[in-house]
Amino acid sequence: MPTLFELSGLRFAYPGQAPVLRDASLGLDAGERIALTGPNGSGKSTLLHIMVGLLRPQVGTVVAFGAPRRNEQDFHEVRQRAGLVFQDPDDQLFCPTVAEDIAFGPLNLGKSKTEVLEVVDRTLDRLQLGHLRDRVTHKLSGGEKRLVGLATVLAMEPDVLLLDEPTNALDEATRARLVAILNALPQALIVVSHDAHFRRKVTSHQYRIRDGVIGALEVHCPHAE
Ligand SMILES: Nc1ncnc2c1ncn2[C@@H]1O[C@H](COP(=O)(O)OP(=O)(O)OP(=O)(O)O)[C@@H](O)[C@H]1O
Repeated sequence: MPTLFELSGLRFAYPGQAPVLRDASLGLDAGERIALTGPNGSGKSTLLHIMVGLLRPQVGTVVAFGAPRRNEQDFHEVRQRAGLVFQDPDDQLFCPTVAEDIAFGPLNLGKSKTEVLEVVDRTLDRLQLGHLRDRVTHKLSGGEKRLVGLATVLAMEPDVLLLDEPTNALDEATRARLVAILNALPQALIVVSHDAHFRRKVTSHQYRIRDGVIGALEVHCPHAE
């Protein structure tokens, strides 16, 4: 099974601060679905940002899709194949309407206008969001924005999905819908989530970051964190 990501010995500190990641390693194989949890501020979002090159580790290596990734050009390619759904949807959505936000990525990939319109409608249908198509993005509710954020990433048809707290602001029914949507997708994924129930529903391996190091999460009971 090909390895999609191999993160080895990552050390990362924000300027003037103690390291968030000290010696973090994690692998993701094709088709694999893994969850990452850990205390607030333990570096989960930081790790996802390093994977797509929004942050660079001071020590350690990121190998993605078979090649070491170091500079902006390397990560530009990674971002076309690994889609990050941000923890805060306002970091993801910047166009006037939902349809334009979803169209932005595929247009950037060079697809024709006709192809893009098809992708927009197909993606909205898949997420049962057709009713939001022409809505003004910044006026959506928190939960609606989160699903539209996922739609903008799915429209790029990435090989890997990186989801940062995807259940935040979702009601119970929408969370269940998200579980069904994710379980019907073919992509490998890494989900950062504090929601143990959700993690169990959508992933098969669970890891935890603590003190800058990633280890297997031992789940002793259904409500274990
Ligand atoms: N741009 C930044 N500059 C300085 N410090 C930052 C920056 N971004 C994050 N941090 C700090 O780095 C630490 C790790 O943040 P990160 O967002 O990766 O944690 P997290 O595990 O995702 O947390 P949460 O569970 O609360 O979402 C935190 O202490 C945070 O305050």
